[in-house]
Amino acid sequence: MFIKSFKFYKSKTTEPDFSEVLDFQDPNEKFVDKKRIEVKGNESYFSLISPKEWQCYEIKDRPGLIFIRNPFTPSGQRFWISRCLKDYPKSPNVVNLNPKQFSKEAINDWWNCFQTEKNDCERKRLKVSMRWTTLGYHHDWDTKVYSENMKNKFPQDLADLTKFFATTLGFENYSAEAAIVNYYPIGTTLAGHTDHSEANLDAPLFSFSFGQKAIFLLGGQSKDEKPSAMFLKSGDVVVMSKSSRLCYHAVPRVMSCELEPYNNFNSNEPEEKKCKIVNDCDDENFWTPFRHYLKDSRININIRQVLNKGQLEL
Ligand SMILES: O=C(O)CCC(=O)C(=O)O
Ligand SMILES: [Fe+2]
Repeated sequence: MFIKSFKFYKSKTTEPDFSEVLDFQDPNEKFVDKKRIEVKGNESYFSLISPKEWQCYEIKDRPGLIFIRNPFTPSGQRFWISRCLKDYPKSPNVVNLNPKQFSKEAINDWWNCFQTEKNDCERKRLKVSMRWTTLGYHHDWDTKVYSENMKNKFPQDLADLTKFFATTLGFENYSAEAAIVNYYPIGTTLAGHTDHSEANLDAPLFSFSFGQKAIFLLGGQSKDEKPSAMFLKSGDVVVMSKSSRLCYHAVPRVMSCELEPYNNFNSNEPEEKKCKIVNDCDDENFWTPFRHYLKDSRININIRQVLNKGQLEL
């Protein structure tokens, strides 16, 4: 059932029927519950709107899956997008680019190489070849085992952002220790899988999406179950907690989205919500290369806690 849905939404020969895809821009009450979240404290966090204004949903029959409809400010989105493209793919973080096919410079600082490349064909190759960067404990795609020998410092800003979501949603003692930043040019997919390599399988998994939209499938703990399909748009946050933590999921389709909040910059955004670093992202000269990249691409940051409470290393 999972594979059947995956193929249905992936189809390139005929445009699939999207009528069963949940759209949280216009949530259907038959399938979606509006979740009231208890806001802990009055605080907001840089790059986000106040948690009091978050639109938070649960899906009927999918316990533990929490969906927050874009809680980022437009310049907040710009900030995280620029981190994912310009900074996170830098060495010592690990990227998928193969040393037999790409220079050391590209592997160490992909964005800089992509931006300075003069040859259009090579630029295009650099753009579409970048598929993932890993942060913190590096995901080993072959063995699926994390180790202390394959680990770098997790970016503090991203750890703090994730901790803010965790605390606000009532997940205490959360610690972001591993992340995969996925880059999806339109036309690419991510096959059905579960994320079970972490020593800690109780801590929720956090997912932040930016750029063009995706169809995300969330199934059960076996591939026999028919998955729910939903659109993930720029800024949307998905939390896979409790019984959805180990469920099959996939991205069968990335497609153009009518919403591009990171480009529709609102200069009336209250100054107090910004910090200096986010303000820099408002500069159109700074933003233009990111705007170009995102025209036909999606980015997803997928964050995990690896260690159990009190565990200091693997
Ligand atoms: O791109 C997404 O929304 C999901 C990514 C994912 O499942 C993963 O990185 O494990
Ligand atoms: Fe996953």
